[in-house]
Amino acid sequence: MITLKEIIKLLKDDNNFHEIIVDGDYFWDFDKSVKFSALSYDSRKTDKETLFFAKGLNFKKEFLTGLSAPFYLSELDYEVEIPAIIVSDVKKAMSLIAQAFYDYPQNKLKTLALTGTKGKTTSAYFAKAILDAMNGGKTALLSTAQTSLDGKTFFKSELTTPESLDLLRMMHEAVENGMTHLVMEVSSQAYKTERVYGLTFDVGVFLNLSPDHIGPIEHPTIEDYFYCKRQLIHHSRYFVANSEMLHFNTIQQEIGDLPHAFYGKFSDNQIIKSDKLHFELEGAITGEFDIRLIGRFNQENALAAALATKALGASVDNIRTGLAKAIVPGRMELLTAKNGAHIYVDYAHNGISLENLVEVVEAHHTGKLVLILGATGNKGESRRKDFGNVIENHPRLDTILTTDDSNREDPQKIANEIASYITRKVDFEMNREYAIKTAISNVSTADDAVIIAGKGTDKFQLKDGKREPYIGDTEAAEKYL
Ligand SMILES: CC(=O)N[C@H]1[C@@H](OP(=O)(O)OP(=O)(O)OC[C@H]2O[C@@H](n3ccc(=O)[nH]c3=O)[C@H](O)[C@@H]2O)O[C@H](CO)[C@@H](O)[C@@H]1O[C@H](C)C(=O)N[C@@H](C)C(=O)N[C@H](CCC(=O)O)C(=O)O
Ligand SMILES: Nc1ncnc2c1ncn2[C@@H]1O[C@H](COP(=O)(O)OP(=O)(O)OP(=O)(O)O)[C@@H](O)[C@H]1O
Repeated sequence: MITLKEIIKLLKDDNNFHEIIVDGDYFWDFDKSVKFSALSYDSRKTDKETLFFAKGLNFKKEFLTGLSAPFYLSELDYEVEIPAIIVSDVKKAMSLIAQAFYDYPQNKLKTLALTGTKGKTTSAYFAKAILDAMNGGKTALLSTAQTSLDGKTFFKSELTTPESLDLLRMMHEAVENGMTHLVMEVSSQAYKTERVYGLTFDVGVFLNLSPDHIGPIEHPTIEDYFYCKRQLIHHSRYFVANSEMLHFNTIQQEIGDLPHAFYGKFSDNQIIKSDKLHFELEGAITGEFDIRLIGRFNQENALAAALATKALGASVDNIRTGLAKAIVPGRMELLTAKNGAHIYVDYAHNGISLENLVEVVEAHHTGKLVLILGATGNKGESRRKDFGNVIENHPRLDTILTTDDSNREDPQKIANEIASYITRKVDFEMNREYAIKTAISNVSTADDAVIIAGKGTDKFQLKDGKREPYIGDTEAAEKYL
């Protein structure tokens, strides 16, 4: 429940209030005792007690026709009969109003937020496992892959970082469920679109940076992408950053006096020994640790999660127990075919993650390597060239180009674009399940491997703006083992 009076105060304090318009009259103060028992940004989900937020590029005036909500809040006066609260920035307003509506759940949770181009989800699962070992399973999780508001049941997430109304509702639900900690991913888009406006996290983590998410609906330039991500520094009480990342100097300057821990080559916290599933740390955390995911980059993710959770009170024992248990859906999932060949299902869907994935698998398999890969449509267009270059630079790969969320584009055209950067022969099979079947039938010994990259645990293919059911990479692979 929130009153209109409280809302006006919140907006005025944030310099975000224009006026209230009722029947064409403008009000700077409006003292009628209006209360809202629900918040919504979807006109189809409103009732007589809902405050409706009119926002977004695709918002249309007709969504207000017949709306039962008593007020709408917007940057634009749509000149309709429904009273309006006009603001400078609707997304900032959404976040602040939601915080008050849900009684500031962020103050009732210890929060850990992760950003970076790659490894957010993996590190988030690692951090949850460590915190669970410390607090007895009371860690909520908001990740790209899945969300858990009770620490033990999971559902598929819509976005990496939810819209503020959803985020605050979920944080509130986590508190109601007795959670003491929240681990969440904060995307660059979250800062760009003010989904986390006004929130300060107990610990923030910056894992790495590489060019990605640049395109018409994401960021115009890498400068914008990096700037948005760096906002996490200014909204964290403690910061963990990778000293080996691109533009680390900027991060270091921006952190200034904020309490922090750095990890990697140019810092005190390092991986000093690294085997397949075992590594040794030196620095603020010392000792030997096991994880279930191969690849040095996953050990770096583990180190970041360890430093971040240590700042929240986790002991070395909690860290060791948590890391040894953590599994991450669709990240480096390993299946073994009847003939012994290994099938890796991994969410790698940009250049840097594909490069890492291929390097790791190459290091462990001397035989035949088959890669199955596609690239998304209407999003991350630059990945096509990056993928082509990775494949070109790894001549051992036999590649089958396929569909991956082609959306409104033709998957074959996307595949052709990837192939245009490769000088040797590649195969094409736009039916992803069939591509997986073909790849598995092409490997025959334990020295061989199939890499299925891009979709991880996704059970859908994005087609013409809609999610169409898809069997899932792991399930498809299991069918043909
Ligand atoms: C730029 C951005 O923040 N986009 C998100 C945002 O869209 P928007 O605010 O522009 O809204 P819109 O899609 O134009 O729709 C207009 C509004 O009309 C409403 N509506 C619609 C129909 C109707 O009858 N009545 C009505 O009221 C809708 O509920 C919506 O509020 O709000 C929508 C939900 O309301 C999201 O689905 C959408 O995510 C877009 C599609 C998306 O996929 N974004 C990606 C790029 C993203 O954010 N990715 C990052 C991950 C990046 C990373 O991995 O680093 C993420 O955090 O997920
Ligand atoms: N630290 C890392 N550096 C480079 N690549 C990584 C790293 N961690 C994971 N990866 C690769 O990136 C893929 C995606 O990992 P993960 O889902 O943890 O990252 P993410 O940041 O959440 O990605 P996205 O933003 O695309 O959802 C993994 O499947 C793996 O191949």
